[in-house]
Amino acid sequence: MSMIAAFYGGKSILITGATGFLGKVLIEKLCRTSPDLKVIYILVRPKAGHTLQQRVSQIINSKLFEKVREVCPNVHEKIRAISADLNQNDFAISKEDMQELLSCTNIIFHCAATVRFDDHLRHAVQLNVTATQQLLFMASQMPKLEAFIHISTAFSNCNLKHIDEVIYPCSVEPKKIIDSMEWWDDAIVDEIAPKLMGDWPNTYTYTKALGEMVVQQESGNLNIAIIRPSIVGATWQEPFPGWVDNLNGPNGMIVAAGRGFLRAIRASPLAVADLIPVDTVINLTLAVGWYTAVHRPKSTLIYHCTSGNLNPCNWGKMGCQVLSTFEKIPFEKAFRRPHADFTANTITVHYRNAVSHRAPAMIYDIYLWLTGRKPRMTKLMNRLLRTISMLEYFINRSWEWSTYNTEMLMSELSPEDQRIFNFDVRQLNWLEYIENYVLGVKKYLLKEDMAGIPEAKQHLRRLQNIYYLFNTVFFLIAWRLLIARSQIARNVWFFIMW
Ligand SMILES: CCCCCCCCCCCCCCCCCCCCCCCCCCCC(=O)SCCNC(=O)CCNC(=O)[C@H](O)C(C)(C)COP(=O)(O)OP(=O)(O)OC[C@H]1O[C@@H](n2cnc3c(N)ncnc32)[C@H](O)[C@@H]1OP(=O)(O)O
Ligand SMILES: NC(=O)C1=CN([C@@H]2O[C@H](COP(=O)(O)OP(=O)(O)OC[C@H]3O[C@@H](n4cnc5c(N)ncnc54)[C@H](OP(=O)(O)O)[C@@H]3O)[C@@H](O)[C@H]2O)C=CC1
Repeated sequence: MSMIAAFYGGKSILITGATGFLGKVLIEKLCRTSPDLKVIYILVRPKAGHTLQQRVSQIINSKLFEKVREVCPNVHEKIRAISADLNQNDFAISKEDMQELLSCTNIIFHCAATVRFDDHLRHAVQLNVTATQQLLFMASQMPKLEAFIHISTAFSNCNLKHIDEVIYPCSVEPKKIIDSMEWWDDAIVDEIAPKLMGDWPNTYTYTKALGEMVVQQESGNLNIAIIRPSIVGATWQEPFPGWVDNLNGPNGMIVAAGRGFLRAIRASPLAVADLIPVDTVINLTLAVGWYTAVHRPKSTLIYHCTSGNLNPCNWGKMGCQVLSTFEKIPFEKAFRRPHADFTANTITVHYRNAVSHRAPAMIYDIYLWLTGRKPRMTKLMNRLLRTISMLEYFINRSWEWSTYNTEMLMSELSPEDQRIFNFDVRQLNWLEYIENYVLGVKKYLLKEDMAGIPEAKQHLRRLQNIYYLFNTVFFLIAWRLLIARSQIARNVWFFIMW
């Protein structure tokens, strides 16, 4: 019998960020392994014309929840959506809902955050710091609360090279920043942001670091743990391999490379690609929830959920495997045949951006314009290059994260729990994982049918022929112009003909 699964039975669990990438996998696993849990409260805001209930139904009826619908047919009744906006005071939760949450909640998983790298500092502070502070305040009023699990990121201290499972202080106290945000106008925030952020590369990582400090300072008597995942990727095993549903991190790059837009990226092939499958993160999260509630460690424990020190893979190996998977499983509607490489220095990057990215986009836009359609490729390419520039920081460096607490927890689990809540990343076969990842991007993110693979391969052959034709015509024109202007070229030409 799994101790962890049994622990969540009969519990009332509060989840923030439940509609996000990690949140959905967390609810899925909870409902599948502990179908007898009492209720999962999820804090959701209405969005894009969808009511709360529509958003929940969308999740429950999705492919990800296929197994849950079998194991727990009354899953609709287990999930109780509570209207909330984490940017508002008291999260804009109604009095009755708040009362229920305060009196019933046993466990909190705080996943909500803004993960945009370029978010305005004010907004990133609001969601990643102030909302965390407010949730902790709510937690302090919950008599039945057993554990508060905060999801942070392994990159909250990316200004350091070696990172231990401790909280590192930021130079300015989060409380001071929260207070200042109330009276600083946007112009002041913009001016002061680079100074506050120092050597943090973006507002996301900086505010996640502040969020951790808030957790430490406001923990009071609460039973808290922090989980720091690195770059979270598609599912490895559960509920099925390769599930992914957003364009964040590597996903967007895989799409861009597979469709032939991405031709070159500035990355160090030997730098560690610290990817971690989302199901591994969720297994660790549930194990930490159990351990924190049952063993009640004296201090707040931090768990690194990373792969680099136990089973490293580098960007070179990952890139090669991604490209070789495209041979077997091509994406539909490719712009060019997938082929990309890593560049190292700034001059090459500028050259490749001009020749391999911008020029083909412009040529294609001219073709669209000439055929009476709206040019769109240059805009898309500019967006891609902007995204790449934001990711570059993370693919040109390596970090070392110690994983003592994570390994300690693994040794505390029964063999049954080690199997059901497996977070031992040493068992991960990277080549197999990446192949499933690319397949998952095709199936679940791009929603492409496997039956379309022969047509996609034929399209790539056509693109190859267009490429050869284009190069031949280009070469002939260039050579003709050269012969017309240069005596040496003429001599070479006559020599060849002779
Ligand atoms: C040895 C030699 C070997 C040779 C081999 C060569 C191999 C070559 C490469 C092959 C393939 C590559 C495979 C692997 C390499 C990949 C590298 C990946 C690096 C990953 C690093 C991640 C670091 C993460 C560190 C921290 C982790 C975390 O804690 S949190 C999660 C990370 N967060 C994010 O990823 C969010 C990042 N995103 C943003 O900040 C913003 O979206 C943005 C700033 C990038 C863009 O903002 P903008 O306002 O312009 O756009 P937005 O409003 O967001 O979207 C507008 C529309 O654009 C679409 N969109 C968004 N992102 C992408 C994208 N990446 N690709 C395509 N389209 C995208 C979006 O859907 C919107 O569309 P519409 O709704 O239709 O308008
Ligand atoms: N993905 C990754 O690679 C990594 C993620 N993490 C951490 O994991 C956690 C989850 O990330 P991930 O699932 O990828 O993020 P997503 O962007 O997929 O999800 C974010 C969640 O937060 C919710 N949210 C945002 N703003 C509000 C608001 N004002 N009120 C209520 N809810 C809100 C979103 O709701 P809505 O659907 O309404 O927008 C969504 O459910 C974060 O804390 C992140 O820092 C850490 C390391 C890596």
